[in-house]
Amino acid sequence: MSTLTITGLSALEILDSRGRPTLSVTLTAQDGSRHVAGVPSGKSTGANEAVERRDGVADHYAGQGVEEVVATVEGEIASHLVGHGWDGIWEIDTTLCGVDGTPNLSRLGANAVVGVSMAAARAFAHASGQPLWRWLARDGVAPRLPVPHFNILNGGAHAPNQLEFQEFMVAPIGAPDLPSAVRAGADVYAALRALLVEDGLDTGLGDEGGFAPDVDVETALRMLTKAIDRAGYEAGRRGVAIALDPAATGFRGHDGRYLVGDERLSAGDLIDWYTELVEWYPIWSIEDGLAEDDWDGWATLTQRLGDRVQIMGDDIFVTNPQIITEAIERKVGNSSLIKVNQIGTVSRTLEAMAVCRDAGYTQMISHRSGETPDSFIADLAVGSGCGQLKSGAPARGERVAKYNRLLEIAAANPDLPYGLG
Ligand SMILES: C=C(OP(=O)(O)O)C(=O)O
Ligand SMILES: [Mg+2]
Repeated sequence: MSTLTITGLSALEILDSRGRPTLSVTLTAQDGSRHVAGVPSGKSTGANEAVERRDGVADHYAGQGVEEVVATVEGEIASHLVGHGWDGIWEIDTTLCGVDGTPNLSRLGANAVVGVSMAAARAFAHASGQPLWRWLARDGVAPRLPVPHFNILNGGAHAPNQLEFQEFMVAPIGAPDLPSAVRAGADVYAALRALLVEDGLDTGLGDEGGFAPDVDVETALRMLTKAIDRAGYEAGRRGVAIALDPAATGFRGHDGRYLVGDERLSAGDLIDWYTELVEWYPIWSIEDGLAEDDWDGWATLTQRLGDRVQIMGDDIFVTNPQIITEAIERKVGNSSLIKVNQIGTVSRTLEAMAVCRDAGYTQMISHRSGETPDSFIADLAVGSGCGQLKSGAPARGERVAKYNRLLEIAAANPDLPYGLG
C-alpha cells in the first residue's frame, strides 16, 4: 500500500456545463504531483442526497456561487489533511465525514468533500503507479468496459419541453466492443437529428446534450426506435436497446397521482403503462419509474417487471449503502444508479457498489446534469466492473470527455472485456 502525504490543497470557483458556479479542487502530494477534480451538480436531485452547499446570497450571473465552499476546502479541510501521511482513501474520507459531523455533509458541503475525495483518489492511484481505473478496482472485481448509455432525447427537469420523462437513452448492448458502441451512439444521435428535421421538430438541446423536441412519451420512443433502425442497427439487446429515466418524482402531483399529458395516473396505472411500453419498444432498463417516496409502488413495479427489465433506483437510493440495504430487504428494484456526489465520498460510493454486488443488484455509474470535463466516472465505471455508464449525449464536451476517456482506456488495454458482464 502506498502512503500519501498531502502537501497542499486548493480550490477554485469554476463554471459547470449549465453556466452555474461549481468548484475544482487541486491536491498536491509530497512528490510535487498535482491532482485535480471537477465537481458535478445535479438538478433533479433526490431528497436524501448529500447536500451541495452554496453561498447564501444569489449573485448576479448564475444563481448562488461557491466561494465559501472554496474557502472551506482551503481552510478547515486543508487544516485536517495537509501535512499528514494517509494510508488509504478510507482514512481520508472517514476524516472528512467526521470533521463535517452531519449525516448528509451539509456543514462542509458535499461539493467540497467530494472534490477532495476524488482528487485524493487520483493521488493514491498516482502514488501506486496505476491508472485510476485499475487503482479503483477492488479485490474480487474484474474491470470491464461499460455499455455507454447515451441520453439522446431530453425532457423533465433537463429540458424546456413538455415531455414528462427526463431521459431517453440508447444503449449499444450488442456492440462487439467499446469503440463500436461509441460509434453506434453517435450514429443513432445523427439519425435522430435527421428524423427531427424531416418532421419539422425542434433540434434544440437539453442539459445533457440530447434533443428536446416537444413530443409525447410514445412519440419519443417511436422516434428513437426508428433512429436505431435508420442508423443500421438492430433495435434490442442484440443491437441497440433503449433505457429510460422517467425521473417520476418530477411529474407526480400533490395528490400522489402521476401527471402525464391530460391523465392523472395512480402508481398501478403507471406500472400498467410501463408494462405495455416494455412490450412495444426495445426497452431494457427503467430508472426512477416511480417517485422516490413511493416504496410500495416500487415493490409492485419490481414484482411486475423485475424479471424482464432492469428496475433501477436513483432518487430513491441516492447511492446510500443503508438505503440500498433497506431496498434489498424490501425487494425494491434490482439495480442502483451510482453517483459519487450523491453520497459525497469515493469510499462510500465503493461501499454502495459492494452492497449491490453482494445482493445481485446491477449498477450503472452516472454523471450529473451539471458537469465539468472531469472524466473520473469513466475510470470508476471500468474499475468497478459494473458494465454500465451514463454520461448524456455523444455530443458536448463535458459528456464526450467521459466517452473519450473510455476510448483511451480501451485502446491502451485491448484485453479488457466490453459489455454488461
Ligand atoms: C443525471 C440525472 O440528473 P441530475 O444530475 O439532474 O440528478 C438523473 O436523474 O439521473
Ligand atoms: Mg435519474
